[in-house]
Order: sequence, then structure tokens, then C-alpha cells
Amino acid sequence: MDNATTINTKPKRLSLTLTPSLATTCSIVLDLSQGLRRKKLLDLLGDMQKYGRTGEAVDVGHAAFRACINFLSNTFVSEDFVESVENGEYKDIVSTLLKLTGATNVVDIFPFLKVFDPQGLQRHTIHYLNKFFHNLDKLIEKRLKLREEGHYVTNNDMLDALLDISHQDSQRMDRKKIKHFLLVSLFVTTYQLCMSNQDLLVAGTDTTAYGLERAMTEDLLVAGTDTTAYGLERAMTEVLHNPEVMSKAKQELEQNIGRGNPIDESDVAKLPYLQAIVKESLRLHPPAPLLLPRKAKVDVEISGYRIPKNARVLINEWAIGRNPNVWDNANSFLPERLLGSKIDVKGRDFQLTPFGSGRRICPGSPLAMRMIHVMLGSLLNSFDWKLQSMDKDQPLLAIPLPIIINN
Ligand code: HEM
Repeated sequence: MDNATTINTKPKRLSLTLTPSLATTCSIVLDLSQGLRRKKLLDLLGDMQKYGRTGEAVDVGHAAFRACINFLSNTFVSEDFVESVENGEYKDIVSTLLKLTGATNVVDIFPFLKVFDPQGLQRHTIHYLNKFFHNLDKLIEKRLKLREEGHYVTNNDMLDALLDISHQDSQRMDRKKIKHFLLVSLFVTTYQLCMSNQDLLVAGTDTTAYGLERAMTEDLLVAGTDTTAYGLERAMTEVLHNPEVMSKAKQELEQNIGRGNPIDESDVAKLPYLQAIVKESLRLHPPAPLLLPRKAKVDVEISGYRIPKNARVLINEWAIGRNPNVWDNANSFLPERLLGSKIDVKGRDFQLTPFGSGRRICPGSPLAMRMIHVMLGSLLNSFDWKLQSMDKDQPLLAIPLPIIINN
């Protein structure tokens, strides 16, 4: 411990940024697939209109979750996954895999038993992973067949992008890599339908570790659908409970987009107040409150605390976001504090890192931010909302009332 590395925690901003070309490439790829997400946004607004007509309250979190699955599954493979997740075999595969990865495994305590696999966890996991891969194979086959037809028009989804890379360099992107890529991407979109938050915590804290399964569980913990849906639901809850914020947001939307119109991903840049709402909500309600666990590679000293090699380190993002030494009125929802501020959620400002920071920063954050802004902005701009209950800690139930447009 005497040779512990000392880390200077003074700088608040990392100077490291994405190279423009990588950031630009990312943004172009997302731009190409935005039409797929737009269709899903219109479906979401159509569903809300039905509720509005009957005066029935919507469980906003659930609606957001279904929308996020379809946003993501369309971005990846141009298919709606809600139906197959809620009724079909896919749900069975995903839920079984999640239970298996979350189960307590005696092998973690007695590693010498690994070869015997006493609870059959490894056997079962491999069986279900194979089932999942089989389904992906069918999906890829179907797409390849379509692509062989002379008049195929690209879907601009992730599967097409991966097949294009594979076409140019089949070693760099072979079928196996494509399937693993889609496994993580698709799997993360569905886990919440199959497990309660309680189960997810168990999955995260237990130590069922078999290479791939471990990696998947860690990805699953914070990735994909639930995080984005939770981010949206909390932001909606805050806005609905703060009429002044609601009115400013609606005013900004009306001036820039026109009352009643859904917003496009390209509109977000024109909506600084909406952006401030989203950041402020992520500060108070980070969907991954402890980020992902880290492990110290060497003995290290940070701010006078000694962290021994191999110690597991958790970062309490929730507490950082509410630290009164960093934020005035830390527990209040005040989007104005971030309006015009340079503080962003890209991992460079350590007082606000809901997507983490550094090498393992959330790779889905650009997509997640697009989805949250577009859904939140469109829901606020298309309806007037009536709260069903004043309890902020309960799931958000609210009635979307049709708005009156004066020409
Ligand atoms: C509001 C939405 C989201 C939030 C708040 C969020 C947050 C996070 C956080 C905190 C991490 C760990 C980073 C770290 O510890 O430094 C993470 C990792 C990850 N996220 Fe997200 N995420 C969101 C949406 C998404 C989406 C939409 C996807 C996929 C499309 C995604 C895919 C992943 C993956 C694959 C990892 C693991 C990365 C790695 O271990 O290298 N996330 N996310």
C-alpha cells in the first residue's frame, strides 16, 4: 500500500473528447435510422390519443417502456419486438437467461466445483443462449435473402450496417460477431419485461460468473430499455408536478415546433429548455444510480482514501447529483440551473455523469438522449396532461387530454 498510486481529483472536466470523426460517424449512423424511430413515435402518440378520447389514465412508465423496446428493436433490426416479447417464445428465452445469470451459484464460493456445474446453471444457460442464437440466425437469413433480391432497398438499421461491414471484410465482421452484437443490443431491450427491479439488483450483486454470461449481466444491469424508459418517466413526472416548468416547456415547443406537432430528432438542438429539463431530471433520478462496478487494478489513493488492489468500487451517482456542496437546492427540480450552462452528460463533467465516464461510458447514450428528448417533447407538445395522483414516488399515472389548436 505504500506504493499506492495517487489520483488527483481536482480537475472537474476531462480534456479527453471523442475525435470529431468518431462522434460524427455515430451521429450519421443515428441520423440514417431516425425514420424508423419516427414511425414508432407516431404509434406512441396514436396510443395516447386513444387514452385521451376515453379519458383513461396512462401508466406513462409502461407506455414509455413499450415504446423504447420498439424504438430500439427497429433501430437494430427494423422489427417490433413488443408483441413477441409479451407473448412469444422470445420472452421465455430472455426471462430464463436472466434468471440463470441472476441465480446464486455455489461455484462462485467453491470454484473447484465449476467443472461439475452442480446446479446445471452453465448447461441451461448454454442451451438457452443457443436458442437465442438460432432465432437470430433465422432473422439474419431472412435479411440476407432479401438483400440478394436485386431491388432490395436498405433499411438503414444496425443489421444492415453490420452486414455491409461483413460484405466488405468478412473476417472483421463474421456471422458470429454479428450475432453477439445483436445479442447484447436486443437482449438489453427486453430484460425489464421479464424481471422486477428487485431481481435486477439481485442479478447485479450476486456473483454468478461465467465469462459471457457475466459480461451480459453487467451490460444488462443498466443498459437499454429500462434506463431510457425510466429516464423519460421521471422527467415527465417532474414536469407534470411543476406547472411552471410545464408552461415554459410548452411555450418553447410552441414557438419552435408549432403547437401539437411531434418533434424530430433534428429539432432538439433548438430546444435548450427541454434539454435542461432532461439533464436536471437525470441529475435527480439517474437510471443507473451506482453506474457499473469498477475494480482497482493497483493500490490507489483518491482524495486521501486508500483503495486496495482488486477492491470493487461503486460510484454513487445518485448521491453526487444531490450533493449540497456541489448543487444549490440540491433536491429541487430546477432546469434553469442548467440552462446556458456548459455542464453536459458526456462524461466530462464529474458532477453529472448519469451515463458514466471514461472507457466504459454508456455506448447507448447518444441514442438514449435522442429518444428521451423526442418522446418527452412530443408528449408535452401534443397533449395537456392531468395527473391522476399527486404522489411523486408512485408510477406516473396521467390522462393525456387532446389539445385545442387555434388557427
Ligand atoms: C437514459 C438511458 C441510459 C442511461 C442513463 C444509461 C447509463 C449507463 C451507465 C451509467 C453505464 C455504465 C457506465 C460506467 O459505469 O461508466 C452504461 C453502460 C452501458 N449501456 Fe447504457 N444507459 C442508457 C441507455 C442505453 C441504451 C439505449 C443502450 C443501448 C442501445 C445502452 C447500452 C449500454 C451498454 C451496452 C453498456 C455497457 C458498456 C460497457 O460495459 O462497456 N444504454 N449505461
